[in-house]
Amino acid sequence: MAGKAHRLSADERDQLLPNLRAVGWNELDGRDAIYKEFHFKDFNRAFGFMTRVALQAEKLDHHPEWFNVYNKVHITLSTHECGGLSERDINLASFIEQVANSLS
Ligand SMILES: C[C@H](O)[C@H](O)[C@H]1CNC2=NC(N)=NC(=O)C2=N1
Repeated sequence: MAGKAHRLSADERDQLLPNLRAVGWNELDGRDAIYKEFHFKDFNRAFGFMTRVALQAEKLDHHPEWFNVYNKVHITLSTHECGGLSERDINLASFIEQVANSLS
């Protein structure tokens, strides 16, 4: 489920962000987005992670901004359509956590 693309309200953020903060996602300074750095055993696992996330991003039509070098993947999530965090980012972050946990 992609979720709505409206910018999250303060109440929605109070509800939805704590669980993601608890697993290492942080809100960026100066931009309404969340960010996390992932480290895998090797490039193969990192790229496999990216592949699985990419397929889901296509399915949701909601894509991460990311950087990869060897076993590291840095991900920023924000919704371009509303210029900030939406439910779609929360949903994609949750999926990303599932994939990362299955590879650890
Ligand atoms: C045209 C296409 O549906 C839109 O550009 C989608 C694609 N992926 C997207 N990804 C993200 N992160 N935000 C968007 O607003 C977005 N919009």
